[in-house]
Amino acid sequence: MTVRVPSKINLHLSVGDLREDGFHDLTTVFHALSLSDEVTVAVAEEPGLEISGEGAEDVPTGPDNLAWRAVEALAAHVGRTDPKVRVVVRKGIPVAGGMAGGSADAAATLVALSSLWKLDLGRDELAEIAATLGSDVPFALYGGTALGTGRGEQLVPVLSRHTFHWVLAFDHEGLSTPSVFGELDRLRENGNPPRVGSHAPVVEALASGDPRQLALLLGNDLQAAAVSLRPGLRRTLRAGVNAGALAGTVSGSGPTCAFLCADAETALEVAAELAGAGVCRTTRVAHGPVPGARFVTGDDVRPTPPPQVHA
Ligand SMILES: C[C@@](CO)(OP(=O)(O)O)[C@H](O)COP(=O)(O)OP(=O)(O)OC[C@H]1O[C@@H](n2ccc(N)nc2=O)[C@H](O)[C@@H]1O
Ligand SMILES: Nc1ncnc2c1ncn2[C@@H]1O[C@H](COP(=O)(O)OP(=O)(O)O)[C@@H](O)[C@H]1O
Repeated sequence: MTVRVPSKINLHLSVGDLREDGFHDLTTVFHALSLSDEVTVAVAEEPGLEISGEGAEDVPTGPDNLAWRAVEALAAHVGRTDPKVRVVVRKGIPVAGGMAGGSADAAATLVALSSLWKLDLGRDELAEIAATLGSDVPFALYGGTALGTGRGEQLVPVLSRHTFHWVLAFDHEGLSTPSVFGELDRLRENGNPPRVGSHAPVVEALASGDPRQLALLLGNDLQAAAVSLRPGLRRTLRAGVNAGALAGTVSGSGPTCAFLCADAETALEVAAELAGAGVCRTTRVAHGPVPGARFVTGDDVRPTPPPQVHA
């Protein structure tokens, strides 16, 4: 039972004020990318979790792992105790990179395990369990392009007419999501960092399918905070545009930078040039939107791809 699950970037991320529950209200346009993880679940006498691939050494393999938390949440939902399953995660999504890799693994585990256990749960019921695991987990179930509100867990699909081509620049080290939100609160207490406007123009650009129009509108309130904690990102963002991308943005809480390109060929060129510019650890090309967590058949299951280009 193997499920492939996409990463995400935020084409638009507007962050409201800090709420009493420690979260911020968001308005965000999520966009699912082909850069993905794969999760396999199987019945096993020895329950546990194995991780390989991109950044695997930085991922906890115990009860804190989001995929394992998904096992426990689904088991609790249907009243099972002591789930005897083994979860194998092959990572392609950078860890703590602002691309929701842990959330993706949790979503994939919910889909795979509900099938393994022959539970008749629809995506909407899984999404309710998903939201208890993290703000980004429901989106990984649905994929595509979607407007997220609340903590990011309330989703409405957004029409997107075009396949967009992206270059992703991975940094040497991840950034913790709570610390980036905390840095934004600090910047706002001490000044007035720019805020992205309404999401409406982004939704219109997606419907038109013109990457040049979309490029002008990418915006992320967390970018100033991510750059404040990781000043080198400013150079990375500049280098991507100098290499020929239409525009660049920090993905979610960073530090991965996402560059929108005019077409697939340009994306390959930008990825190679950026990798050689010494401003990131490595680069990948990806396209979006792609569907959310979905089963892959035996022949289609692939090992985590090797890096395409190295800095
Ligand atoms: C910033 C975003 C943008 O899509 O993505 P990433 O950069 O992490 O991928 C998300 O909002 C992250 O979602 P996720 O990573 O699931 O966060 P959660 O586990 O729910 O929350 C982790 C912590 O982030 C902060 N948090 C998260 C979401 C939110 N709306 N407001 C917050 O302040 C809180 O400090 C919370 O304790
Ligand atoms: N299956 C998992 N994959 C990646 N990270 C995980 C996983 N489970 C727990 N984590 C923890 O979640 C943190 C956030 O990881 P991730 O979801 O990759 O990034 P982000 O929140 O920036 O999108 C990591 O630092 C890691 O310790």
